[in-house]
Order: sequence, then C-alpha cells, then structure tokens
Amino acid sequence: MNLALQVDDLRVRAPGGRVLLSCDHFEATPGATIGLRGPSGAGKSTFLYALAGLHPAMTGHIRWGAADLVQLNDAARAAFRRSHVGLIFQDFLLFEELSALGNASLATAFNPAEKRRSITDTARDFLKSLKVPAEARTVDSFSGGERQRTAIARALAHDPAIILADEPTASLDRRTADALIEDLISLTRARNKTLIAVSHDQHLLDRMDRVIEVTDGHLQTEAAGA
Ligand SMILES: Nc1ncnc2c1ncn2[C@@H]1O[C@H](COP(=O)(O)OP(=O)(O)OP(=O)(O)O)[C@@H](O)[C@H]1O
Repeated sequence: MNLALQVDDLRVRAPGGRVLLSCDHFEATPGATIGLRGPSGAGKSTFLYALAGLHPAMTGHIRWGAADLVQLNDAARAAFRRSHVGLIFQDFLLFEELSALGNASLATAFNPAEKRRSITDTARDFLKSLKVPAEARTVDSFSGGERQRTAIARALAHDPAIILADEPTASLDRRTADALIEDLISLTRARNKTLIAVSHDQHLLDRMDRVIEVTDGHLQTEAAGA
C-alpha cells in the first residue's frame, strides 16, 4: 500500500479555539526519514500527534495514501493507527504490571490470530537487540532508558509502515541512543518505512533525509541534512 503523506491547510486548535499549529503544505514519500526540531512549545509534538490522527480539533487534510485522517471518524482513525502506525511517545504509556515482552507485544490484542505469532517474535527480537530483559521483570522496576526501549520495541512489533517518534533518544545515554538511532534508521531504510521524529538530538537529526524547523506553530523552510 502506498502511504505517501500529504498535509494541506492543516490547522490544529486548542480547546479554546487558539491555533496551535498551522501547516499549509507538507509531504513525504514512503520511506522518507524526517526530523522535526525547534524550541520548546513550538508545536512539534502537536504536529506529530496530528499526523497520528490523535488530535481532536483539526481542520484541513492529513492524507496518508487514500486515508484522510482529518475526515475519518475516531474508530476509523484508530483502525488506521493499528494497521499502519508505530508511535513512540515521550511518556511511554507502559502497563506497569506487564513484562517488557507483555508491553512490546500488546498489539497481539488488536490483531488477527495469524499475525500474533509474528508480532510476539518481532517484539522479542527488538527487545533482545535493545538489550531489555524480555520476561524477567515487570516494567515498574525498569529505568527510564529501559522503559524507552520497551516503548520502541512495542511501536515496531506490528511492523508498521509509519513510525512517529517523540524524542526517542531523550532518556538514553549517548551510547544506547546511538545504537537505537542505528536500529531505527536501518529498519526504516531496509523496509522502506516512513520515520518522522521530533528530536533535539543532533546525532539523530544528522541521520535524517530532511530536518524541518517548527517555530511558533509553523513549519519552516526545510534545512537539508542537519
Ligand atoms: N490541549 C491543549 N490546550 C492548550 N494548549 C495546548 C494544548 N496542547 C498543547 N498546547 C500548547 O501548544 C503549544 C505547542 O505544544 P507542543 O507540545 O506541540 O510543543 P513542542 O514543540 O513539542 O514542545 P517541547 O519541545 O517542549 O515538547 C504549547 O504552547 C502548549 O502549551
């Protein structure tokens, strides 16, 4: 399925009606890797959440292939996310009483039986390569970095075509962060996934095809490379 991204006339509003983010036009071909950077409060996370169809107050168009997330209802947006989007949030949203594998393979609960095995296997592979204990402990005992890596394995386990990441390396030490960046980039490139990542991490931004500056609720002209 061709999931090229095309955003047009997008306005994302706060509950009071204030425009948090405006984007007249933005596009990305499948397989693109794009970094979003900018000052705190500029609207980076807002844009990322909008691209996932997670913002309640949007007008305009966010088209991933034939699906326009602005026009879809909540159930259809959720179905689109389940099939095509891997989300790596800043606050991880892990289930404390589950193991890393339990969290990373959560998508088994929402997918048909024939996909469950491959989701669990992929989750296990990612946890191993990210050096997270898969089943020894529940995640309530994990460090920030272990939680982050668990969240990343979860985002990738159902093999989504689109990966949206909010500061994926934020709580990792340099070495772990660099290893994670390599994993994310090699996976994205090998399987032609689209990766859009909010980050202040120059190591991550350096590996992206494009870096977009977000300032004061607007996407700025593109800077090539860093
Ligand atoms: N639900 C909301 N209601 C009102 N204002 C909001 C809401 N959500 C976000 N904002 C505001 O929108 C602006 C953009 O927030 P956003 O989280 O997108 O910024 P950011 O660029 O990701 O910042 P940071 O780097 O600090 O995470 C901020 O001023 C924030 O306070």
